[in-house]
Amino acid sequence: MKIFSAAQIREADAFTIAHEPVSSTDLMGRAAGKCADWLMEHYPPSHPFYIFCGKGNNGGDGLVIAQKLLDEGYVVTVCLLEYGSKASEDYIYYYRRLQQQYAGRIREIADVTGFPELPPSAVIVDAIFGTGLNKPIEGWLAGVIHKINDQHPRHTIVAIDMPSGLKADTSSRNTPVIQAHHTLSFEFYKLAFLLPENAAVAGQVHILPIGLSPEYITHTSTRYHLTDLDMMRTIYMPRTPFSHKGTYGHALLIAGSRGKMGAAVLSAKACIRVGAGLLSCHIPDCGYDIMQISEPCAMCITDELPDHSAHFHEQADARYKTIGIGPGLGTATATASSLEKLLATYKRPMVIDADALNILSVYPSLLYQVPAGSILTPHPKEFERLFGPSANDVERLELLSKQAVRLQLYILLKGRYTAIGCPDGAVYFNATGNPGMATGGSGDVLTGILTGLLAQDYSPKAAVLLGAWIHGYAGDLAAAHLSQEAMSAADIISNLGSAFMECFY
Ligand SMILES: NC(=O)C1=CN([C@@H]2O[C@H](COP(=O)(O)OP(=O)(O)OC[C@H]3O[C@@H](n4cnc5c(N)ncnc54)[C@H](OP(=O)(O)O)[C@@H]3O)[C@@H](O)[C@H]2O)[C@@H](O)CC1
Ligand SMILES: [K+]
Repeated sequence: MKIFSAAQIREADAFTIAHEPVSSTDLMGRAAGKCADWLMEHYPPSHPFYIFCGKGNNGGDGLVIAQKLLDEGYVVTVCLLEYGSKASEDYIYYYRRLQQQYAGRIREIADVTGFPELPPSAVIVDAIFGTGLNKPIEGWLAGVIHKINDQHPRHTIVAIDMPSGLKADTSSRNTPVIQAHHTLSFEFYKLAFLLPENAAVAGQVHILPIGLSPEYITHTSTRYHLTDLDMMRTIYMPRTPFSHKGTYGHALLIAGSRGKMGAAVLSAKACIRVGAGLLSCHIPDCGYDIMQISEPCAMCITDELPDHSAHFHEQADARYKTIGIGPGLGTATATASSLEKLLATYKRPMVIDADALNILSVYPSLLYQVPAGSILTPHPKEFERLFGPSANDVERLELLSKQAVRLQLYILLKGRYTAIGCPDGAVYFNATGNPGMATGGSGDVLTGILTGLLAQDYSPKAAVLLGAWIHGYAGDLAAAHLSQEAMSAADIISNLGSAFMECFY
């Protein structure tokens, strides 16, 4: 799914009005009508509604919702915020209609003292500002935002299109924003919903289709995308009859050190579970029995050193379709030096994670030696070590995209919505996964998955998009069976099979 900017959403709106054709008043009626239907589906008439409206089209949506709920017998109080701006035309249209029938349900608020006392089980609808927010919210309007947020624990807050105060495409850090339980957003995710810094504001996001022009959507390009199952089905490559293990590639995994062999084992298991034809693991001598017993499907090459690896560059040749390096590897100087030599000779796209990334952040010039098309998988701290700090999440995404272009790499920044920067500047957010995956070993599993997919001749872009998706999907299945608390990284691996079955069979 494409993620459009606020300006593009306005264009989509105008394009739809001109080409469907539909009047803007009717489009608002259609969009807000969907919100009213959602609200009635989720809250019976025993819930009194308080609908707060600004004076633009977001407020107009609020007026349509009020009319529909009142027509259905709901108890509704409409609170119009009188902050002096000129009302939009569609707002005026729906205001007149509401005024004619339900004048007694309308209140004007021009000061925070006008904020109503809310009865138990009230539902607050936030229709103050949407994508038209054009300056910081100040004065008594900020006071109203804070008052609504004060109700958060007692009353449900549902934001229309966007939580008021949230900017669609830029950072809203340290500004007043509604903290909604639910956000009913039209047609698309907004970039703001996917940023960790906004975790507290949008609540559960529900995308309501409102029939914006498919032609506009298809032909308009964007930097940001959210992955979905349809996209994955175009990427997935079923195995073919008459194939053999050679068809699916020989991967080399370089991982593990004394006390961290678990990371290597998790990566190896995941690599095999996504279908790599053959896997060899370069591990320190202390890990030999551990790996052989834990994963009989993997072959082992032991380093000359007992506790960490420093001679893997001697192994890494063209026999291997790809290499995954980093989980539990350690950052010893001899390991770093072996990585440097490996990067000087191995030229196929590879997967670089964990301690291998930490080595790159100590020797940043090595970043330029990483083969084009390789996949880096930093978590936010590793990302910062590699590329420096950012003032906010939007700046960090811009940095992600810029570095992916500069280095011609795929950079997968881990998070609730893992963001994948691509060499062409595009950024894909992964839609699967859950907080149960915030546990040691999850990243090692991802490295194994990505390595296994590259081994099978998925292009780096296909591997990184599908790998992030299937990793999160398996994590979601694990959480559904076991709870987010009880699941471990090993459970992600156990659910990879079901994930493939559900998504592609
Ligand atoms: N996508 C679609 O296709 C559809 C979209 N629709 C809806 O339209 C919404 C966008 O509507 P919009 O463009 O009228 O902007 P909106 O968010 O109502 O804000 C404008 C108002 O806010 C004011 N204002 C702004 N910032 C302020 C501040 N900090 N402090 C104080 N005032 C501030 C501004 O005042 P002004 O700057 O004019 O003085 C003006 O009064 C969109 O989110 C969705 O809900 C649907 O109806 C139909 C289909
Ligand atoms: K809103």
